[in-house]
Amino acid sequence: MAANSTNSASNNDTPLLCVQNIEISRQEAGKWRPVIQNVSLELHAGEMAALVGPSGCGKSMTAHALVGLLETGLRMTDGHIFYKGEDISRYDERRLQQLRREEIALLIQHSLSGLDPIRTVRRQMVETLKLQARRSRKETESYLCTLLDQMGFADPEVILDAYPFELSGGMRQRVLLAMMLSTEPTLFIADEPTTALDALNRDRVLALLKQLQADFGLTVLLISHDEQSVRKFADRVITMQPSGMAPVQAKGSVI
Ligand SMILES: Nc1ncnc2c1ncn2[C@@H]1O[C@H](COP(=O)(O)OP(=O)(O)OP(=O)(O)O)[C@@H](O)[C@H]1O
Repeated sequence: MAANSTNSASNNDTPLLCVQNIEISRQEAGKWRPVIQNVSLELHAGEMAALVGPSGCGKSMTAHALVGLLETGLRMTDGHIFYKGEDISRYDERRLQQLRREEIALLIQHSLSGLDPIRTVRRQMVETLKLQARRSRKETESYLCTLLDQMGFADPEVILDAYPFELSGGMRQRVLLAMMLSTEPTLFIADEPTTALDALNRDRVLALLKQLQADFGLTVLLISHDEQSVRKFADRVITMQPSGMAPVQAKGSVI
């Protein structure tokens, strides 16, 4: 199952994120048995990388491990995860929560259920920003309208007043993306962020992430099985094999 590890785009900076030979195991009859092994990758500040690979190779599990959100019954049994040079794989839950709130946002796959059906988009988005307390109510509303506008909504005020059940799957996906980006994370990990979208909105969302990357130095890890569409936007494509990670491939190269 073990495989070789990736390296990063050639520069000498300390990577923002460095995953070193992680192994994730599940508990089976009282023993920990590896599900994925030897996963290594690096992300540099300000880049947009895509993590691609066949279904079941472990992309989502890796993403969850990065922010300490492995499902019950799964555990990281080997390796290290360094973020800004600190080994976050040794963090306790309190520090992981802080990391997720302030630094690393993970958009999980099939996360549309993450929106509360009985609260308006406005209430949920304002709630997400509440802990930051950096803006007045008026500034918050205007900021949210700008974000929704960037997400391609012609009338953001209407969206803010809507309940999730009044929106299509694609609209909810874009609202969720806006909500996650509203906290201005340093690193945004998006697991299949465009699955519910048509081609136009898929490209729009990926282009927006690209723009945020350029404008604010957002670092993005896009996880996708749709290599063709992410390749158009990613600076770098990292291919994950069922047995682990293959060497990093530069944009445009043949894998
Ligand atoms: N909770 C779990 N317990 C045990 N094994 C799991 C669990 N979740 C996933 N797996 C297994 O771990 C492996 C990796 O799954 P994962 O969902 O990370 O793959 P993926 O590359 O993201 O696939 P996809 O592109 O289909 O989302 C698969 O073999 C899967 O069956």
